[in-house]
Amino acid sequence: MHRRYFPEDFIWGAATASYQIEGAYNEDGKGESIWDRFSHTPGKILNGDTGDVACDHYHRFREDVKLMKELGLDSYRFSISWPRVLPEGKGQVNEKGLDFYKQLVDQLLKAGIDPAITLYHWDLPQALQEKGGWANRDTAKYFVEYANLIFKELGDVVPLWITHNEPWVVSFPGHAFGEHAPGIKNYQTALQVAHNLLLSHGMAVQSFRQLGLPGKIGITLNLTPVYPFSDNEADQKACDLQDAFINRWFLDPIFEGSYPEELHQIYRKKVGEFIIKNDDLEIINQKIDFLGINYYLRLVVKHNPDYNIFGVETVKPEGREYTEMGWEVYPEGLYDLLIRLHKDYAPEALYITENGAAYQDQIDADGRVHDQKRIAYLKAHLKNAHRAIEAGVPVKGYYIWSLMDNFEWAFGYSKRFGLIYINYDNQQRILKDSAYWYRTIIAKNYIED
Ligand SMILES: OC[C@H]1NNC[C@@H](O)[C@@H]1O
Ligand SMILES: [Ca+2]
Repeated sequence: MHRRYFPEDFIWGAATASYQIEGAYNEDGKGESIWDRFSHTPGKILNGDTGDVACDHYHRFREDVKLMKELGLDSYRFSISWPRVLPEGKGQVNEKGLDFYKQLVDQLLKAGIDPAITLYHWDLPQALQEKGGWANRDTAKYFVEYANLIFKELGDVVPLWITHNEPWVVSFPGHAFGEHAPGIKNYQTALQVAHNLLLSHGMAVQSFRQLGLPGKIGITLNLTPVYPFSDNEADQKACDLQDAFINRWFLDPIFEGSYPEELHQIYRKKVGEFIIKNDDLEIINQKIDFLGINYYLRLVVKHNPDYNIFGVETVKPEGREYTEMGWEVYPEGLYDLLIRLHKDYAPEALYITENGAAYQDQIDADGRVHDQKRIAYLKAHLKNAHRAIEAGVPVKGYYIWSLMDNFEWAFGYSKRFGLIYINYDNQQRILKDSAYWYRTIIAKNYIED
């Protein structure tokens, strides 16, 4: 067996997000979020599930930190619920909400676990949505005020900061396809949202620098390598367009200060303009300390003129494995993605801020969850991350999605991604076999393939 040792200081982590695990959706002064509103709207979420209780992490966080310590995590990535600390999105601070996060960070530090904070993981205060939400440029300003509040409270003890989680998902499923909160179906709005999210990212990084904080700051993007169905010209072109749609539309402004021109032209023709002001792109093009990557799957595409505004159809290759999300298991895609990012954008550092899989988990007669498929998935992706590190890509850490089963957005609780199984009837936590496997990987700092 070949041992792949990771760098001595490699960070082994796990990730969650506020709306997906906290519950206590209206407790201790927390304001409503757009996901509270969306999940309370009939027909939006599978089985009518909501995040009202979720994993009850708001009350059980001490127990959960103990489990993180049992796994030996170096770091824990979580998000802050903006409306829990600023119920109206701006102005009056909810001290009890702020207190929850201060206690959580304190428990983590006591357990020797580095907090990694995502400032925005989709739960916008509903009060701001009433004023247009991310389609309103003012929300960028309110985001920086919110970020500054958190920077001032926790900036001296938290080493890793992520402004946004997956702005592509916030923009398109949220504002073009209507599948995510706030459930808007308007492509032009989605483009304005994407721009304002990027603008708020740049403004928050500038503010972080001005505060002179000791930590590192970056952004997390869902990045999906795209492959052509055939090597004919039309399919290759479709591939380039899909790559621009998902990946470059965010990577280019952040790293190069410009939008992909060809796609911008298509949008101008087929969708309409969105407002970019004078030095917006300069603000967005702030130097960041690392790029966060959420990797799950690859896409295979072919040209189909009447499929969508790009004429790009995604196809599902035969004979491949798929997770419960219908996502192709393609570990080599992580290697290809890391090599491409290093070549095309050369981020100073990269963290895999999410990687994981949903499978049909159940508790066996022995009271355990034998999630062998998840172990195989994680091991294959770690192997490919290691291949990229050997090729010189500065990958500094790996966060599994997710620490625990949780509210999987429009799929509710039907999709389980956790290392820890949650019994939603009694909130019992059960370490899956993958949790025990991960604990040994962290302890040994190598995988064997
Ligand atoms: O779909 C799995 C995960 N993907 N990235 C964002 C997270 O909130 C999701 O649960
Ligand atoms: Ca270590």
